[in-house]
Amino acid sequence: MVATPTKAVERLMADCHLPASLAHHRPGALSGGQQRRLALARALARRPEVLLLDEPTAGLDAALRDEITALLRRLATEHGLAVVMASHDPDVVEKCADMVVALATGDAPYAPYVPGAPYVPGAPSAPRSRPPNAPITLPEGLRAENLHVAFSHRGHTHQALAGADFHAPTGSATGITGPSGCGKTTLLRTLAGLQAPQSGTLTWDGRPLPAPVRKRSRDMQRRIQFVPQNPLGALNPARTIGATLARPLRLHRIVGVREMPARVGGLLDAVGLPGDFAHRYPHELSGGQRQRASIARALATEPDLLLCDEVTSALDPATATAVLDLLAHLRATRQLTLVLVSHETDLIGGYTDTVHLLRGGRVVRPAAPCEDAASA
Ligand SMILES: Nc1ncnc2c1ncn2[C@@H]1O[C@H](COP(=O)(O)OP(=O)(O)OP(=O)(O)O)[C@@H](O)[C@H]1O
Repeated sequence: MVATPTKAVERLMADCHLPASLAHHRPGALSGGQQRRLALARALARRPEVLLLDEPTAGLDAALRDEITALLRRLATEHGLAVVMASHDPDVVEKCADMVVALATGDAPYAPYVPGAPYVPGAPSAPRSRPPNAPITLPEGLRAENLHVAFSHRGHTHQALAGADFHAPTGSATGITGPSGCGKTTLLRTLAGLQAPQSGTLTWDGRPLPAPVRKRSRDMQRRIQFVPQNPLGALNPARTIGATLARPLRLHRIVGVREMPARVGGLLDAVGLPGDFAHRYPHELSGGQRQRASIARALATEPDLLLCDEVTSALDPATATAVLDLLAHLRATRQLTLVLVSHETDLIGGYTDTVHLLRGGRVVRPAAPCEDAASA
């Protein structure tokens, strides 16, 4: 019997562990993990014989990663599907692949990450030995209290944040972890002023901070910057990287027209990208390079606080560590306050003073080091 489109859609979604209720949502209303599963469902809809996947598990928590890995294995055997997958995650590769091809660049040999080993052995960026969740005494910084954010769709309401409290003292680095869909991005977007909460308060150094970004002063807009999970969210595909970096410099009157090229070059340099990348478009950059360009865009306004959403999720261990090293360097040299959302508790634990766990729309407690966000 030929399934009706609705049934077929439902079955595809179930196959990819997506609740049927999401069928009526727009992609922008899905969490990062849900969007990845949706992309997989879309690819499967045409009943392909060969599936080419680019980092299909990036940004997923450990439980979802295992589910997707098992699903790919099952589809491969049950449907005779050939799966070709690019991945930085050796664990996924080990569970999924019959054959592995390792690619290397001329100057950077392929170095597989061994689970359980230090993140990048020998690198200056190896997690620092700091007592986890050590008490810190820093100025007030950004504080959020009792945030409620609900999304309504066709009579169904989803409470993404249900009384979330959060504090990022000035100069601190704070991690936020939690299972996929628990509201991490929603919390960051609310702090950034991009998502209006139904209730709750935000303060900056003890003074009220308007929730919507458009009601914040130009100076506050400059001081708080958001680096999205998908760098393309910050990089307009129709603009060169140079034009993207010049825009906030112009809008916030950071430098005049004459100094613009030098400042754009300086921003690229600060994130370890060559100056001639100013002439490239986002699609001409690798994932890691795009992530750096996205950070450079956020740095253009000389912010005091960077809210980073899964900025390392699609990067290999060495590049992920390099990006976090860069953020740690910026924190030290520019007195930046950092908030890092990530599933990789082990990784961000080495770069933050405190890692919070988000569950049921609330920040429930500091996460223990090495705690698996998915098991929370
Ligand atoms: N604009 C929106 N409209 C409707 N629902 C939304 C919207 N934005 C987020 N949601 C829902 O709110 C929940 C939390 O989403 P959010 O993106 O904050 O999760 P997350 O913890 O960042 O997930 P991930 O780790 O997968 O990126 C999800 O169930 C998502 O479907």
